[in-house]
Amino acid sequence: MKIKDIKIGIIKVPLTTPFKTAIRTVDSVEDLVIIIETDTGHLGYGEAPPTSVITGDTLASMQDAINNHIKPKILGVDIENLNFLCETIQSAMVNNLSAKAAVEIAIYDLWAQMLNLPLYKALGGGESKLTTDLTISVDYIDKMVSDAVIAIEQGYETLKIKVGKDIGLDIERVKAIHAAIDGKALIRLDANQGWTAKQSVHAIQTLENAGIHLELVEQPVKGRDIQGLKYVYDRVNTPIMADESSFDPRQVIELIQNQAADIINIKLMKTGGISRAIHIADIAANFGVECMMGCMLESSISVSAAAHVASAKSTSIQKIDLDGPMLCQYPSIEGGVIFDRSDITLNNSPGLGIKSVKDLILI
Ligand SMILES: C[C@H](N)C(=O)N[C@@H](CCC(=O)O)C(=O)O
Ligand SMILES: [Mg+2]
Repeated sequence: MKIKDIKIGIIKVPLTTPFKTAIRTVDSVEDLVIIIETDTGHLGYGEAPPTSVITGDTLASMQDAINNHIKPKILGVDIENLNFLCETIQSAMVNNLSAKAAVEIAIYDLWAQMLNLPLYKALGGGESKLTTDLTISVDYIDKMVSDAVIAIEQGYETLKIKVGKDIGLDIERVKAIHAAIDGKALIRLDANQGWTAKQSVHAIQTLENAGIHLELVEQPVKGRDIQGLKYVYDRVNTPIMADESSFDPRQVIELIQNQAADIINIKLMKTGGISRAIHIADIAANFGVECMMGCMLESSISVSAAAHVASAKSTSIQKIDLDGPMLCQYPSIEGGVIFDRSDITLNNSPGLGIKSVKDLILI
């Protein structure tokens, strides 16, 4: 099964409600989709969002990275050489992690098809059902409360509340949501780097002293501020999760050795795809550190791949934030993983099981 061609396209899917974090607001998913064709007629699918404020990747940079730097190095290579392919993709150029992720996802899709196994089984096997949280965008307090209440009515048992805009308002936001949901869901916060270390300690201690149980607080300070992350970690009881501070396995080892985070958020778009995500999950398992499998604002192809990895690496990946497809108005694919509110079901089709991509515009 040799790589014959790589086609690139774009999908655009409107969101059910605008997605608002401390660093950006968007109202649709617009992702790069790649289709790798083999000489045997198999198709492997990959996807990556242009999350430029976090990874630096844009649609144009991903297209250029794949067409001019990655594709020439992997054309003609047999899919059975999975390790060689991943190393070639990772070393094709520095950075460009989302472009690398899109290609790796398609390669793993084909590799599992070659083995005639669903990806999670090819990776060693795991549970076919996962449960995701739902993200509540940062907004006016009334809107956030109403979004949280609706989410609970829809069966979500964990809410990821976006904060990081204004420390005083953020504390009020969390208090109002906590009161409204009345213990019916776990609350995790994500400040998306919006607080300083001192503000983070103040906010988290204030909420702790008010008797509000937070499952975790994700990336309170700037991604590069590891000292700040440790400052927070040392002063609060609530578990601290690294997101924008943890892209690659080396950073994860440093975070663990410096005791700067309790939990690591793994995202395929930060690791450059599946191979490094597996490295991180295995490192964390060896240190006894818990991970979350997360996603950017992205749709069903790449989030399906993340779900397969999460299932197979459940020793360390015990938390799931794979709500991207549920934030979209409709699924971007036919076949594959089923996203039904908080329920994620992996099916038994070979690879990712994707039959087709809706409204794909080839570029
Ligand atoms: C969508 C997911 N729940 C999420 O919040 N992901 C990111 C933000 C991604 C983005 O801006 O696209 C996160 O910070 O965890
Ligand atoms: Mg985050």
